[in-house]
Amino acid sequence: MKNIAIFASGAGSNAQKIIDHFRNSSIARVSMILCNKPEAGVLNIAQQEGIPSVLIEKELFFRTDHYIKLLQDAATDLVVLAGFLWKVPANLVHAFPDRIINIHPALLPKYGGKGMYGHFVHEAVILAKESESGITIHFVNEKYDDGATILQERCSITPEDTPETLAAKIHLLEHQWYPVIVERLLTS
Ligand SMILES: Nc1nc2c(c(=O)[nH]1)N[C@@H](CN(C=O)c1ccc(C(=O)N[C@@H](CCC(=O)O)C(=O)O)cc1)CN2
Ligand SMILES: NCC(=O)N[C@@H]1O[C@H](COP(=O)([O-])[O-])[C@@H](O)[C@H]1O
Repeated sequence: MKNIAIFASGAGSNAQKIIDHFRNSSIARVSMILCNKPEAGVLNIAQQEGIPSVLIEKELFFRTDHYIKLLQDAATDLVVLAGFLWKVPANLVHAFPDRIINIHPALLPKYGGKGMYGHFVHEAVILAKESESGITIHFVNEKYDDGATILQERCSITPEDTPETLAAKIHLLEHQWYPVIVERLLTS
């Protein structure tokens, strides 16, 4: 049984889909949810699902190995970032080489980097009058949105689309593909 640790900062819809995907699975389980925002909806999901949750303390996260030890003590096999809004520090990246992944709500390398998260991404894509957008699932390195791409999936954009309607299209792609990629990585 493989152990998945999810890092999230928001509503947690991707976390919920991954939890659902591995429910009653013999392959893997979501063993821990770590969050940096006390009001985040993902913490309610953790409670409802009976999954241990950790509220991340900023100084410990950026200045110590505290969370590396926590993840290692929990025999974590894969770290999944799902709307996590802090940069994962180098020590954590190096402690889990090729075992930290992220989902970005655009077709990297465009619309990535500092400041490009959530609604800001969809607003920029719509403002640029792009004809398509999509998702990028990638390995995490020390920089934002710079790691090797694992999967990209695309969706069309119509002139009637708004950041909100685009976000809905993107969420559908995320919910369809992130659990599949997590399982593929844990079974390859
Ligand atoms: N080392 C890495 N850490 C993280 C990555 C990564 O690729 N490498 N991906 C991000 C997720 N992400 C895009 O996919 C992303 C999230 C947040 C930001 C950002 O600009 N954050 C703000 C802070 C926002 C807040 O605290 O509310 C900032 O850094 O000023 C950019 C990209 C997760 N971590
Ligand atoms: N750059 C990172 C970023 O923007 N991540 C995005 O945050 C959302 C989290 O939704 P969720 O909390 O409902 O899973 C997702 O759309 C994810 O792609």
